[in-house]
Amino acid sequence: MSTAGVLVADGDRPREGGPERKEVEVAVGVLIRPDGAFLLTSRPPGKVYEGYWEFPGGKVEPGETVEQALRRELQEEIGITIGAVHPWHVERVDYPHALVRLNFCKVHDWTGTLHMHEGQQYAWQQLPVTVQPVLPGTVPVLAWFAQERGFVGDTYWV
Ligand SMILES: Nc1nc2c([nH]c(=O)n2[C@H]2C[C@H](O)[C@@H](COP(=O)(O)OP(=O)(O)OP(=O)(O)O)O2)c(=O)[nH]1
Repeated sequence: MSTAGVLVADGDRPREGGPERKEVEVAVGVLIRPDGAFLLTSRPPGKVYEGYWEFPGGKVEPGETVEQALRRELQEEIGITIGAVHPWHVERVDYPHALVRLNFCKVHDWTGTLHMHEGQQYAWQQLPVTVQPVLPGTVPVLAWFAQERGFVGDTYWV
């Protein structure tokens, strides 16, 4: 469901933080291999929506740009040093736990070997993806890929 530019996730559950809650800025990295596969990771144990699949990233700290936050998060979470960052789409999501502003950035170049430092799982995927469930705020990315790639399947996952 999408309302006035905000995707409402789990709308039947109460919202935390009241009507004045602040938007949380998030930097998200869409790593893409030369063969077009993209990297999904599972949310680590102990976090909200544990086990749901998403793109790696995290909250922007005070004083950081989205790009700086993305470099830091990808180093911390999955152990790689990223090259050029290409802003792609911005999406706002109203979750029960927070209102977030997701800055999805494409990344084609990185160095280092993937190491999941927070107990996540990872999977290189193409459409349709074979991992589930996908985080509500992440599902639109699959639609953007589908549009970009001319994917015509019935569903984005199997
Ligand atoms: N990383 C990431 N976060 C996403 C995606 N889609 C989506 O809705 N989100 C939401 C989930 C969370 O509410 C928020 C990211 O916050 P987080 O809690 O994972 O960030 P963090 O790693 O900085 O967490 P912490 O240090 O506070 O534990 O963005 C996505 O594809 N990737």
